[in-house]
Amino acid sequence: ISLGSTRVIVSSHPETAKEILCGSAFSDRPIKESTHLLMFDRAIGFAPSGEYWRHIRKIASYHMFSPRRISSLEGLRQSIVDNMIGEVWMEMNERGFVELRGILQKGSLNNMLESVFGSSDFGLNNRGYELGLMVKEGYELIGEFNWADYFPLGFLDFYGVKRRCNKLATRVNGLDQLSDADMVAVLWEMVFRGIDNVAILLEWIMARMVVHQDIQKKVQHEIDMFTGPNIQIHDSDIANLPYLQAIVKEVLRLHPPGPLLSWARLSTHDVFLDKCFIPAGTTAMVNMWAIAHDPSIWLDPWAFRPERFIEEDFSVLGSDLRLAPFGSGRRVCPGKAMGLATVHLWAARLLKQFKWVPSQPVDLGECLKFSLEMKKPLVCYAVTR
Ligand code: HEM
Repeated sequence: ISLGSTRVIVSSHPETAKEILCGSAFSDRPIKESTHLLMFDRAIGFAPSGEYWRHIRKIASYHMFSPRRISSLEGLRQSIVDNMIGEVWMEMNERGFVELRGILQKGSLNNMLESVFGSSDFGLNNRGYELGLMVKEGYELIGEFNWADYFPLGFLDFYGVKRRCNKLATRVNGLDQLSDADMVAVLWEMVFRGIDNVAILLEWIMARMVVHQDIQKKVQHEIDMFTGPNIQIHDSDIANLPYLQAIVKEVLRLHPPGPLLSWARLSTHDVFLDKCFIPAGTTAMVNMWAIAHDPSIWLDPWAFRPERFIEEDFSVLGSDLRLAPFGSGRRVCPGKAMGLATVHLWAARLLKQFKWVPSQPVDLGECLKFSLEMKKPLVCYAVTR
């Protein structure tokens, strides 16, 4: 497809997806004018492949995403889900129903702020609130830029968006007195990328549990059998909850938060892809949503059936392109283990604590902003078990 001055190819097949994500021909990021404005060119996700990208990715892997670091943050995840459970109680008492989105977003924001800055002070005071607002604005701007990058100027208020980006970048820089711009960009990126995906995925999981009461019952039985009535669930228990893991995989299949694998690749030289000639400089995207709904790959693809992952289990961490919601290859999501640890623990605790019941028909309509969200927030009852 030609979009403005940009040539784009979109793969909807695991074979070509693998070539794009893991092959040597598509090794770079398309540099967009927008990314520079948001100072994101210094962040891991936007930095072109090269020494700088390798360096910051290595540092982040060691300090932020190592198994040791992730498990050291379990206490934080537990205390945040304790708070979320308290808030669910309160909403049920005060309003008679629960709208989970706000609770999940706040929990996820505090989780990332405290994981990244290592201080509950940051997460709970006004600066945390201010950063939350900035993240929200950043998502909006990136959403607008996704279009502005591909359409002729003038189609949108391009310069208005630019101005807002510059202002936002100044506010982010001013928030903390860190002098190192690279560090600010990377820390900001962690917060920015970590919050939304986790909250959105959890809202989809809980929506599916409200819709499929039989599946909810089955997973609660699994959790009860393994942990007993008054015993707290820990990260280490998740390995023994295969049905819970299968539910998370099935939600990642039907509602991948990054359906186009978020950020594209750029072909660095001419290449043939499935007999199709792709000139150097072409932007290549993978449509993971289409692959995950393809009837030639998945039996009954529209059905929500976690059992499929019990019958044939495989990793969703990037080795099998039938389902790679975290991407694959060099640019695979470095936060995947941390994201999954959070989602598994919080889903298990919320399901153990409450029975989730529809208060009105659940609308499973999707809306693609920066991530693939539920079009209408989930509203339901939470009944103590
Ligand atoms: C359920 C949670 C998450 C999902 C579904 C998700 C999904 C993704 C996807 C699809 C990509 C693009 C991969 C590619 O281009 O091949 C990505 C990249 C990235 N993610 Fe995640 N992510 C999640 C959680 C997180 C968390 C918690 C963090 C950080 C705290 C994070 C940080 C990043 C970064 C830094 C990149 C860019 C990597 C690079 O370009 O080298 N993600 N993520």
